[in-house]
Amino acid sequence: MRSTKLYQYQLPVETGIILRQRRLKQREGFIVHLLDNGRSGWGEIAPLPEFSHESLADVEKELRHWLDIWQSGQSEHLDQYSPSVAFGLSCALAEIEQTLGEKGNYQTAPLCYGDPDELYAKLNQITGEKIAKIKVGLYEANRDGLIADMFLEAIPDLKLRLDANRSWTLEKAVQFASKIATNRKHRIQFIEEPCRTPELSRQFALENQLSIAWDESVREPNFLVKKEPNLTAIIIKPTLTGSIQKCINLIQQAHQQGIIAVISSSIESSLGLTQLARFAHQYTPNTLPGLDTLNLMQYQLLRPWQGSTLPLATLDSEFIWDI
Ligand SMILES: O=C(O)CCC(=O)C1=CC=C[C@@H](O)[C@@H]1C(=O)O
Ligand SMILES: [Mg+2]
Repeated sequence: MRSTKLYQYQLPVETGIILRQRRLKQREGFIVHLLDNGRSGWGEIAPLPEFSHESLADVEKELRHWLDIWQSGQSEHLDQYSPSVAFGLSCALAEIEQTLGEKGNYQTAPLCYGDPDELYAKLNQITGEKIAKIKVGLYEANRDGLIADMFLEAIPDLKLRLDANRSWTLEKAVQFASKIATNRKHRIQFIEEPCRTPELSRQFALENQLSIAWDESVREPNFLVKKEPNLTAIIIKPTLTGSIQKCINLIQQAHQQGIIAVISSSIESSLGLTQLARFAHQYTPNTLPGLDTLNLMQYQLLRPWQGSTLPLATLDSEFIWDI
């Protein structure tokens, strides 16, 4: 016997500089609960405005369609659906099938907003590899370079991930690079999409001996994971990519070529984020995931993130209702 429940949620969020164009005030999405012969699975489906192509209305339609089919005992290939739908449903199914391990990787690369003291405090809580992520490309490229180099100089075992979201011209990117001491460049694990086009990013990386990672590129049609000089990682945001299986394929293609795969947040609630931490633990066990986004919210949803003190909103809270 199969049964399903569909909920909608809305949580206050302060996305700050994480989303460049739009400061989201509310994070909205759906929660599905699947029951199959006493086994239960939950999934979060939350398209990210400005990043996802599907709207909440599209998602609701797709979900209702899939839930009907599943309840009648049939199944359909998930990647025919929008990425957020495919990811959330595949999580719920993986919980039912018990293929998503319980253990999660809750040590994630802390996001730094430019305040060194805050980063020092966060890094002090880390026991393993010290890796932090800084957004760049929002202010002067020179300033970004000085700040990154200052962190690297001050914390000798620190590695940095930087994210420019394709915002630099080649000239700006070179200005940034000129501020990084040559003997510290290798401690920049990667810069995500430094320049306006992948072609310029490649040229920049090569000419300035810096490593890069693809993030936006991974979600472009016809993207292929391919080893190239100076490319150290691909960033996988499952809510923007698709089913767990689709993400596993990308991870395997990356690992086969010696490329790091970083599982990263699309600002899901703690429900989706804890599933991402479990997914990361299982499939990218040697890599710190990019999941430091829970604190953009004032509440957790249904499931607690290990170590978080944020209050937990449950099914009877004002933030979640059934539809
Ligand atoms: O990757 C991480 O460490 C955290 C997530 C993160 O940085 C992002 C999440 C969602 C939207 C983005 O602007 C941003 C990114 O560009 O990677
Ligand atoms: Mg990015």
